[in-house]
Amino acid sequence: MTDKELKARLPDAIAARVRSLRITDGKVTAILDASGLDASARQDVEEATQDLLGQVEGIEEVRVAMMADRPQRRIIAVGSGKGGVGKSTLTANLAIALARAGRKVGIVDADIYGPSQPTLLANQGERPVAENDKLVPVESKWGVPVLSMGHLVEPGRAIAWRGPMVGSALGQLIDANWGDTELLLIDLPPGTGDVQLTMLQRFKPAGAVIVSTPQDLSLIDATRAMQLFETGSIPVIGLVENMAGYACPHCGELSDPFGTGGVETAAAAKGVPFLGRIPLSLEIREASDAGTPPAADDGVQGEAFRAIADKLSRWLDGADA
Ligand SMILES: Nc1ncnc2c1ncn2[C@@H]1O[C@H](COP(=O)(O)OP(=O)(O)OP(=O)(O)O)[C@@H](O)[C@H]1O
Repeated sequence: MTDKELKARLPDAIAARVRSLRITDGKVTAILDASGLDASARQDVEEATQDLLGQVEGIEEVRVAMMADRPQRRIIAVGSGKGGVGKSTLTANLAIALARAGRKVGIVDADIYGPSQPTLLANQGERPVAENDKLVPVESKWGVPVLSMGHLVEPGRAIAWRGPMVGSALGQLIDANWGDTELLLIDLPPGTGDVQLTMLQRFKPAGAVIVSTPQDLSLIDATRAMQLFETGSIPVIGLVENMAGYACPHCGELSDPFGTGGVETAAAAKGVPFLGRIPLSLEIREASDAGTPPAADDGVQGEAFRAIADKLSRWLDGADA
């Protein structure tokens, strides 16, 4: 039997992926292109090839290697212990700052109960299309594609879903057609529930960034979020303090409505890096609500986000944050 005849035993969909196929003394070595396949589809193709070629008369052994064209996409989770601390704002601005620094970044808005990325990225009302059973992310004008439940469900509709449905929805957002995106930032829902667990178990993020405001109660929740990641052996890249220090827009006087420095102290106590502090600012809120995230230009409001994105970049490149 020749290599060509052997290849003809495979269905077209698999044969199209064959990069090389050799038979020597009854032993077959097949190298297949795995690009565009998620982990389970990859396994299916590998097993089908093993089975089909293994059934051919005279074949004693089949070895299959699945090759991907690009390094595996990395996932970074952005989490918080409680809602309203600015996790979505941070995710959007980090993604934009990283994209402006040349990285191919996408966002998955896993905040299934309160998706806010479509508003932040000014693409609400758009619908992702599906190609070959996979969702195609929605583009944003900031060069960051995004998939959010907010693009799939009518705005403002409360979603009363059970855990497994949430898990499968999240799976569709992450296993989407992300093309050449190298880095996915996942805007997690607050807390330590089903979505977070599914995320850790199925998608194994490379690391997690945790956002907290400086108040004690928020910090207790952030510590809980940190424990969740540690339990799942996901490295905590660091903590971010948001809404620290308020500059009065009229007189410029600085005040600390929620205190300041608490998150840095908590990070030191836990032995994790402190990534930076974002001031409480009316401009940040207004820009975010208007779909023009501060990190999209070189203005002062984006500075804190850019500095945190730099640290995240260094972590991604293998140095400590
Ligand atoms: N540094 C900041 N200064 C002023 N407003 C901010 C700041 N960070 C976030 N906000 C505002 O606070 C509100 C909550 O922020 P955001 O939606 O990012 O929080 P969240 O933690 O993702 O909340 P949830 O989990 O409930 O979706 C938004 O209106 C946002 O514009």
